[in-house]
Amino acid sequence: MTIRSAKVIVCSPGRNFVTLKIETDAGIYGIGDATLNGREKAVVAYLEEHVIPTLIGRDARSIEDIWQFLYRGAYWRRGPVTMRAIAAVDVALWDIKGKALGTPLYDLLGGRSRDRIMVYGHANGSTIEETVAAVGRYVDAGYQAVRAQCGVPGVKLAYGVGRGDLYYEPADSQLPTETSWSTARYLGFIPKLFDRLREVHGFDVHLLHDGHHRMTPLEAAQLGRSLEPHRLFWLEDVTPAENQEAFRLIRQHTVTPLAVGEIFNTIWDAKDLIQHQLIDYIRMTVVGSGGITHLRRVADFAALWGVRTGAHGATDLSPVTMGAALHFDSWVPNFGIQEYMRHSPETDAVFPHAYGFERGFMTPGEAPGHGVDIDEALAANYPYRPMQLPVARLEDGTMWNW
Ligand SMILES: O=C(O)C(=O)C[C@H](O)[C@H](O)CO
Ligand SMILES: [Mg+2]
Repeated sequence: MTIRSAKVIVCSPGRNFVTLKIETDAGIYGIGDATLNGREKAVVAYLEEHVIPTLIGRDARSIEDIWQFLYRGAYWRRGPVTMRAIAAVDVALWDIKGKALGTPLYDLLGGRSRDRIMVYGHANGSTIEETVAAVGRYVDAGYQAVRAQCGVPGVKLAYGVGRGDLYYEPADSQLPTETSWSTARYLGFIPKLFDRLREVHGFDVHLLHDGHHRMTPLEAAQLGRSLEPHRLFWLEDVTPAENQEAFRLIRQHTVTPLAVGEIFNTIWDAKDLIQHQLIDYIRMTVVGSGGITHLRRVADFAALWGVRTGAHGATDLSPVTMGAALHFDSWVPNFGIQEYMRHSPETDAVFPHAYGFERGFMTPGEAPGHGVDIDEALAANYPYRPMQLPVARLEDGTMWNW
């Protein structure tokens, strides 16, 4: 089965998505997600200029060889642009293989390890009481796990606080929105949020929180320790992880479970964190990490060290990634949880999908491949809109991590 053509489809049904469609001479096509929030066109160029011309004429069944060809063959390895382009090809080829064999992707990976996939939703508010109410709405909808973010008094535009209830989207402007940050104010405030959340909602719901790379390792250790009585499911991205060794200090001071990895691209970003058991959950995703072919290696390595998966699932990961992730989650033995930020109705219409949600759990569906398609005619109604992620500065103007 030979790859006959491939094309990139860029559309913006509420937000931007980059989708790769690979067609074969057998009349079967597959699609993969290549979206990189705020840097979409870099991946488009990478695919169109450097990847697609090399795919034509290859055997679409040779997923592993094509992966190795794109990874090793580029000479320049790793990075978000390269690995998203590889992921798009990889996921499209798994989709083709599933369709050709008439079987869902999870079956190709080794079959289902669970009946349904626990997901967590995003609750946020500009005050503690708003966040408490937002968590309550998720609990009422059947969620067993909820991420709670809150506006911090004195901090302009705190991370994670959306303008609507359901569709949080941080890439909100053609040029980056400037936000301000004070870790001191945040550290003094967040324990009060979780005091109140546990007071109102008790301990039957799993609570999660995202620090979004803002703290130093010592500050992260302090936060983790102060939240121990609240028994969080996880505390995420407490400090930047370029230096994996930084997590050792945090780990030595707190037993609050730690999650990291939504911006990682290969196993090399996570190797030390995993093998020294410095984290509990690895947040790497299908789209960010070279597709199914690489992510399953990461998951198998993590399993050796008791680290579980907790894949990134924000709205900038298209329904194509969501579909592929749910098949992966169905199979992966060391599954932890899946993030689920629902897409807008416009996005759902452009990407018809077999996956479903019911009261806090998802299933990938039984369609062959990953079960997600793209309606190209509809997509054409939503042209690309340049958007960038915000930046953050400390109160004295110093650039910080958003
Ligand atoms: O979903 C999360 O945990 C995030 O941190 C979301 C990110 O801010 C988002 O994916 C950036 O594009
Ligand atoms: Mg995050």
